[in-house]
Amino acid sequence: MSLAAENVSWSREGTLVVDGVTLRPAPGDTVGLLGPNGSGKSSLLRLMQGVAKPSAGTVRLDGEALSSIPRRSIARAVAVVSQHAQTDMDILVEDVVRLGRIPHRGTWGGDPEADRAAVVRALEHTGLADKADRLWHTLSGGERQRVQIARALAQEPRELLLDEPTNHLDIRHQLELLTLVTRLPVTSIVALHDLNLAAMFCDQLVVLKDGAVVAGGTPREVLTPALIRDVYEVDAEVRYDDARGRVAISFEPAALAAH
Ligand SMILES: Nc1ncnc2c1ncn2[C@@H]1O[C@H](COP(=O)(O)OP(=O)(O)OP(=O)(O)O)[C@@H](O)[C@H]1O
Repeated sequence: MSLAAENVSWSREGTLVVDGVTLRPAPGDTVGLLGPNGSGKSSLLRLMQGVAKPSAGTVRLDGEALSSIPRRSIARAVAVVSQHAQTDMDILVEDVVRLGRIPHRGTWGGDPEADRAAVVRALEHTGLADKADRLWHTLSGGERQRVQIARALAQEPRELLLDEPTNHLDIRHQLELLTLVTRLPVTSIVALHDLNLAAMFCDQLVVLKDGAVVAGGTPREVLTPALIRDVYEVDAEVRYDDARGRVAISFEPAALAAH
């Protein structure tokens, strides 16, 4: 068992932004959450991390309703990398990553040695070891994004929720980040805009449109020209690359579908 959404809906300011979504990732899978701007990906991720309560339906962690689990217990299992982490504080990179250890501190403090080792591992995994003592706000957008990933890794979660984690990253770091995520012994749900990255790295895809699931399955099952046209309103060519064992999608600049 892991983190699962069962028929969840959420109305924000009178608008239904998540509409009866069920999402049950298999343990260890990387699930890509696709859909156009405003289709409800971030909203669904907020419900699944327990920072917002669904208007209907239930999010469960190991079978128990998230709403009845203490925040600290949720944070020991579920780490989040959101889109717009910002701070103006003078805080060192290493200290941002160390924030990931907070859920592991008990009433009598944590295990300083385990905390230190987890922070070092997370910095190394994300290629940030040489930036540990830089001030966070002096980093580039992409480096900051990697620090957020490092913070989530230091949390040593079982479930990882990532909202467009490749934003700001150059192509090498996009590939490195998603390779890292797929190799971690965790279940990941990752909102993505890049369909080729989704095809390359995700075991399963779930596609949202107007808050509702319109398709789900393997990238090969889901990423068809018809689906892409229906959901994104663009024409696409989809090839199956036998050598690589994955679909590859190309778009034409003037491929806006007529509607
Ligand atoms: N605080 C809010 N109050 C009311 N409506 C909101 C709020 N935040 C988002 N929404 C609306 O909820 C809908 C879903 O937004 P959400 O951010 O979940 O979509 P998304 O798929 O993550 O989009 P994007 O790809 O642009 O990040 C949108 O119509 C948006 O305008």
